[in-house]
Amino acid sequence: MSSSETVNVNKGAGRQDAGEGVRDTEGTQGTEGTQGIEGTGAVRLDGVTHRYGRGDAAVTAVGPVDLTVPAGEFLVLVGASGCGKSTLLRLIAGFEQPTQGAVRVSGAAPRPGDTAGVVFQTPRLFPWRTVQGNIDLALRYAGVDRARWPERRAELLARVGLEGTGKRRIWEISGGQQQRVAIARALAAENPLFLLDEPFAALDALTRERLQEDVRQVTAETGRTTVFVTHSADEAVFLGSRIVVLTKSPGTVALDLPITLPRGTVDADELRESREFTELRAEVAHAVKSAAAA
Ligand SMILES: Nc1ncnc2c1ncn2[C@@H]1O[C@H](COP(=O)(O)OP(=O)(O)OP(=O)(O)O)[C@@H](O)[C@H]1O
Repeated sequence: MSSSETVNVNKGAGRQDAGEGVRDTEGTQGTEGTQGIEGTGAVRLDGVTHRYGRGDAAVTAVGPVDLTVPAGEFLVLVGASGCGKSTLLRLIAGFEQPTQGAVRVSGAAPRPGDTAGVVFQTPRLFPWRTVQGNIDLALRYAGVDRARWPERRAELLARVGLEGTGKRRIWEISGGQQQRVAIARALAAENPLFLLDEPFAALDALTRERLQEDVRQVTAETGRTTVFVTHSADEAVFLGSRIVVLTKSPGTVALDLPITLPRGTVDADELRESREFTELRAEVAHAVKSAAAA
């Protein structure tokens, strides 16, 4: 079967350009009924603006942004450097409070370290601990009963393809493996939201592709709502069930695009080589460029 037969994209369905009304989410994951919009793991940003600093030194980093991410959706935020992607993610995690507007996760204000599992560009592990020691810390922080740690740890390491590495020190594993540990750690707390801020930017192309495939699979398996920040149109189209392109700083929504590429059932290489994938990637790259220049 050719890739164009297997990969059928309903291009343009549900698209929203900036300024239009409510998004038609036909064809994307987790969007049915109010459960998806208000349910556990759903994210809602109402008129969110964030400024850093005060007075003459104040910088408006992002906004105003109105965005609803239904439970189970994989949203990718793309935009030029400095447009406010990380700031939006930090607001959703509860690390920052919006200067204006409101952020809600599962219908409540996010609590830092509690509402979401977060993966950053660098793994931020404890280098003197073992792989297992880093995971155990996350399990302790998540309040998992100690008796369950061995089982849960094994499950997490298997999920990110790190079986058998538990006893190794962080400096004894590769950068890609360290980022896998960071992903496992973020999944340790069974919260319904998973936030990733350019997690693969520092990795080589091959490792990056492998980890993209793993993240795609892990999120499909766990069903967590995911918000993923990247510069890469390629990464965005491969991972997202929806892509939001931000304008240049202060970022607002320039394009809101559902991605209806098949999820879970298709071979990753076949998907990447398909005509639909290539066209969407070109479209997103063009939108990012236009939004940055506007
Ligand atoms: N702690 C801070 N204090 C002051 N200004 C900040 C702070 N963090 C970010 N900014 C500014 O806010 C704006 C948005 O930054 P942010 O890091 O959110 O953008 P980004 O899109 O994630 O950028 P990049 O893609 O380069 O990581 C930028 O102008 C940045 O300089």
